[in-house]
Amino acid sequence: MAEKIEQVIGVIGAGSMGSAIARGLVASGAAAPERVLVANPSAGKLAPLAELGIKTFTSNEELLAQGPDAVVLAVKPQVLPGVLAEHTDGLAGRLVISIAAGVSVASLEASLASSRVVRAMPNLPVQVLSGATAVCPGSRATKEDLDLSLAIFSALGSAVVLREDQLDAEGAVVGCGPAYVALLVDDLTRAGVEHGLPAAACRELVLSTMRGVAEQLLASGEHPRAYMEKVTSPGGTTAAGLRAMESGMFEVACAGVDAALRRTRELSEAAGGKTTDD
Ligand SMILES: NC(=O)C1=CN([C@@H]2O[C@H](COP(=O)(O)OP(=O)(O)OC[C@H]3O[C@@H](n4cnc5c(N)ncnc54)[C@H](OP(=O)(O)O)[C@@H]3O)[C@@H](O)[C@H]2O)C=CC1
Ligand SMILES: O=C(O)[C@@H]1CCC=N1
Repeated sequence: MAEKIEQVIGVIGAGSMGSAIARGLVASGAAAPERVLVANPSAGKLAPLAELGIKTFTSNEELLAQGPDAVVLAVKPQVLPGVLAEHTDGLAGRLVISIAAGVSVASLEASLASSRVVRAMPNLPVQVLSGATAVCPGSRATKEDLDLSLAIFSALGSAVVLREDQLDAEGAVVGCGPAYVALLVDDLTRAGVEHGLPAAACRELVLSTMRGVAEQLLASGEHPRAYMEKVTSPGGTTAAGLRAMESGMFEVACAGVDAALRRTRELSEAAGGKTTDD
């Protein structure tokens, strides 16, 4: 059972992540729907949230006028500087949780001199309460701010505290991770189809396999290599499959994460470029 959150949580931006966070907070039972406020310029994205009892606004000012205790900024990094500049006063005195890729605590704190900042990097499965989030408190954040941030993201899956210099890498692995995993699902399915399996059935079985592996590894804490050994009979089929796959897999994973990290740094520069060292 998720820890009960009594504070009022505002979410600015009702795209993939803002909607997922708002839905997840309500679905987990952590927050009563009337304590979750969401603002987005286009009303179409708000209607399904309003149906859940969440309070919705097409103007950020109106949301901020409700006096939320914490505000999650869930807009694109390219849009964020404009939102910070426009709502510096409305965000003053509040806990501001930014999930924008690559936007540093220093940059957020420089724009929001009177807010307490926490930076977080979640992933999309927060919507189904199986998300994974790293949080990092800013220099003005209190213990209560970190506790509230952890309560929010723990209600939505796993949440850990990381140092800020680890957050971009966590984003490149975990924030982007659902897309990498979906790619693997699709590639394995296509490989099955090449050998005559029906696509829909193959995809369902691949997905079920992934869920099963994740559940077993999470429950046991076992190292993935030890788990692999249990599947691999000496001289059997898995050994042959792994031998063919393994040579390229780590290089592909590193290339993907490196590219995501390079792009994170580009977005960081475009959003003001301040790092913790500036
Ligand atoms: N997608 C993901 O898996 C992850 C994303 N992130 C981060 O989350 C943030 C949001 O990403 P994502 O949800 O994918 O993006 P989306 O484009 O799906 O959502 C952004 C939302 O912000 C709204 N918006 C635009 N301008 C404003 C404004 N001035 N005020 C309020 N809302 C506004 C958009 O509205 P409209 O389209 O109606 O104009 C849109 O609904 C990004 O910073 C990203 O780096 C972090 C981890 C994972
Ligand atoms: O693609 C992006 O930029 C965002 C950040 C992490 C996942 N999605």
